[in-house]
Amino acid sequence: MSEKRYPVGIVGGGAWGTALASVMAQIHPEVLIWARESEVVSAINETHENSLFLSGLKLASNIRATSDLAAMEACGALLIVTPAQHVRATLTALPKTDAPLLLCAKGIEAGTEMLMSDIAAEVRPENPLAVLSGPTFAHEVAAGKPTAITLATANQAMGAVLMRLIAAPHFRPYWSEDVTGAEIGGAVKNVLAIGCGVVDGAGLGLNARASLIARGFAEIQRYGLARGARPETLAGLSGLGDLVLTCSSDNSRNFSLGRGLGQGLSAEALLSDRNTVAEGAFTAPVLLQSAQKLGIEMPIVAAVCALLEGKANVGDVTAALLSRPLKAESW
Ligand SMILES: NC(=O)C1=CN([C@@H]2O[C@H](COP(=O)(O)OP(=O)(O)OC[C@H]3O[C@@H](n4cnc5c(N)ncnc54)[C@H](O)[C@@H]3O)[C@@H](O)[C@H]2O)C=CC1
Ligand SMILES: O=C(CO)COP(=O)(O)O
Repeated sequence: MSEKRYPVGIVGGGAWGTALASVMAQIHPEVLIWARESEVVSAINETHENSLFLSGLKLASNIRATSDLAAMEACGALLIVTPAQHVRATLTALPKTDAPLLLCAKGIEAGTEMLMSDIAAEVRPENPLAVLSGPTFAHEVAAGKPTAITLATANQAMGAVLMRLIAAPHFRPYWSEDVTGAEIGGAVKNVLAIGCGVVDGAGLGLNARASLIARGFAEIQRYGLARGARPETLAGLSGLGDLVLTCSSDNSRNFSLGRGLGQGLSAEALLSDRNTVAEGAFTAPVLLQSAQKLGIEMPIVAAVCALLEGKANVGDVTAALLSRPLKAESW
């Protein structure tokens, strides 16, 4: 891979793709975004903004957009930033390239239970792969606020090249060789953030939210270890770091979805009312299915699933969680 082949490509013109493009534009001469929506492409090219997904941000003039996926062939590196359930289709449709793929979606594929790196290894076996995940609200990254993130790739030399590629004055990557761990933290925390939003929306209090974060982290550890993740990765930026961020702020789409559920609204109504993605709603059922197959107990994830499916209300799931058999505090 050449560190100097431009443009840097961003596949996906949502909030996160746009924020990453603005970081890349600070350190590279050319950035090319592929966006699915023609209005996003013309807004980026003509008025240098993406008001559909990241309003209030003026984009640098070295960021261009295209609706032609084939144009990404020219890119020296590709950041894949479509929602998790669309990553397979996007990677399949990408032109042939030897560029490294940096996977930025947080989720588990419905049906297959595969992580994004599993999908990429299957669909694009010829490309070097890395995962980028951490506590990174798009609007803060775009505003140049200090941010640290995990860049996970099995090969340390590749990790060093990719860190140099993406590091910017306010955007600091840390290398990890634990790709699975980096992915699992980011995927599971979205489901737990829905749970914390429920606690907030239903007025259950800050004690309940802190307990949910701590016991939710135990669920991340149990599930992650069963899939081969390392505990220290799960306790790092992409796990505990992102869990704390998204479980404590209404800026999280997952948290705000949960808040609506906690106020008694249905998932169907809440999801039909937004054009942004709340990954936890898609990850929750496949995560529970995968955990059950592995024989892993994830009672908080199960409670979120029941609320999303409308099979229980907040009172039911709270009572069920509090009346579980008393046990030692452990993972
Ligand atoms: N927004 C954030 O702060 C962060 C988001 N992420 C992750 O990045 C991924 C993308 O999220 P956002 O950029 O926030 O999305 P967004 O919610 O801002 O926008 C939705 C995106 O989904 C795309 N989309 C919808 N249907 C599609 C399809 N059929 N095929 C391909 N793309 C389709 C839209 O074009 C748009 O780019 C998610 O996995 C998210 O968890 C990760 C870190 C931070
Ligand atoms: O992953 C994120 C921050 O790290 C964004 O969280 P939401 O998708 O819940 O907004």
